[in-house]
Amino acid sequence: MGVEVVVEGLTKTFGKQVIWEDVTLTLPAGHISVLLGPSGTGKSVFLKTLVGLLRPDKGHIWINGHDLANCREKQLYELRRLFGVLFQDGALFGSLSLFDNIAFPLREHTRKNESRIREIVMEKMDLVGLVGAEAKLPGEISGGMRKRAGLARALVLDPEIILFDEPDSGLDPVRTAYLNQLIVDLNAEIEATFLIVTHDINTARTVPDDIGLLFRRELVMFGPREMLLSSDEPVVRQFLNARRHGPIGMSEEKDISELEAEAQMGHEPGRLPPIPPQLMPSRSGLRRSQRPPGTWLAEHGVIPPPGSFVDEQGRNWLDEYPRLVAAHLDGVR
Ligand SMILES: Nc1ncnc2c1ncn2[C@@H]1O[C@H](COP(=O)(O)OP(=O)(O)OP(=O)(O)O)[C@@H](O)[C@H]1O
Repeated sequence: MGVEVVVEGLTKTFGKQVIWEDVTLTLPAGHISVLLGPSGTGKSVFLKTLVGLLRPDKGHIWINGHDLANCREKQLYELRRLFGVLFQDGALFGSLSLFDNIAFPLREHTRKNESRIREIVMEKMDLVGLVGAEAKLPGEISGGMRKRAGLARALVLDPEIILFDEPDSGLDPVRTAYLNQLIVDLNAEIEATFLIVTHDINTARTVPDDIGLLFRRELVMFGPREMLLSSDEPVVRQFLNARRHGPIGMSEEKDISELEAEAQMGHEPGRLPPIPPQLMPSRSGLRRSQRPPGTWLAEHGVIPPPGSFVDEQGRNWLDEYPRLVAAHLDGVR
C-alpha cells in the first residue's frame, strides 16, 4: 500500500510573486487524487515542491514521519526515492531506445545486474502495454506511447507515490480514455498513492477518489470526489462543470464588475449535472481505496443530482457496485 502524504500550511513564492499559500491537504495512502486549477495557478510548482525539486517558503510535507520540506539533502534523496514522476512530455532521452530509457533509473540508482534489469524493464513495459517496442526511439512512436514509456520509467524503482503532470496533455480523447483506464488498473495493481494534475474535466470527474482545486493562490477545496462533484461553491461548480459563468475568467480571474454584470444579466449557475460512476479497474474488479458510490453523499445527507451513478449502458452503479463486490468476494473465497 502506498504512503500517506500530509501537506501542512505550504507556501511557495518566486521573489514577490506568491504562487499559493497555506495549502493544507492529505493525500490518503493508496488513493488516486486529482489536482485541478486554471492555467498558471501553480499546479506544476506544487508537484515539483512535493517531490523536493523546489523548496517551499513555509510549511511541511510529512511522509513516513519525515518532513520533506525541511529535511537535509541526504534525507531528501532518500525520500525522493519513494516518488515516481510522469512528466508532461514523458521526459525521455531522444537518443536512447525505450528499453534504455526505462532501464536508466535502475542503472543510475541501483546495483542490479543486467539480467535483473531486463526482467524489471520488461515487467514494467508489460504493465503499460509496450512489449515489442523496446528498440524504438522516442521520436519513432506516438505521443500516447511516449507517455506510457514515461510511466514505465516512473515505475521501475517501485515508487510508493506517483505524480502525473497532465498525463492527458496532447492526447486525443480515445487515447486519454485508454490512459485513464491504465492509471486506474495500475493503482489497483500496485496500490501506490497517485496524484494527477489535469485539465481534462472528464478525467477529473471519473478517475479519482479525491479532488482538489487551486484558485487565486489558495487551495479552494480538497476532498472526496462526491463532495466536490455535488458542491455549490461557485469556483468548484464552474470548474468541474466547465462553464463560462462564474468567478473564473479568461485571464486568471474575473474582476468584480464583470461578476456584477453577470449577476445582473441573471446568469444562473444552472443545475448540477449527474455525478458519473467512478471508472472501475478492467481486470481485478476492485481497487482497495475505492469507496462504494454514494457513500460520502449518504454520510453527509446530500441528495445527488438525478441520473447520478448511471453509466452509458444504463446500469445504475448504486445497485451494480454491491453486486460486483459480492462476485469479487465469491471469487476470492
Ligand atoms: N522556476 C520558476 N521561477 C519563477 N517562476 C516560476 C518558476 N516555475 C514556475 N513559475 C511561475 O509559477 C506560476 C505557476 O506555474 P505552473 O507551471 O506551476 O502553473 P500550472 O498551474 O501548472 O499551469 P498550466 O496549467 O498552464 O500548466 C507561473 O506564473 C510561472 O511563471
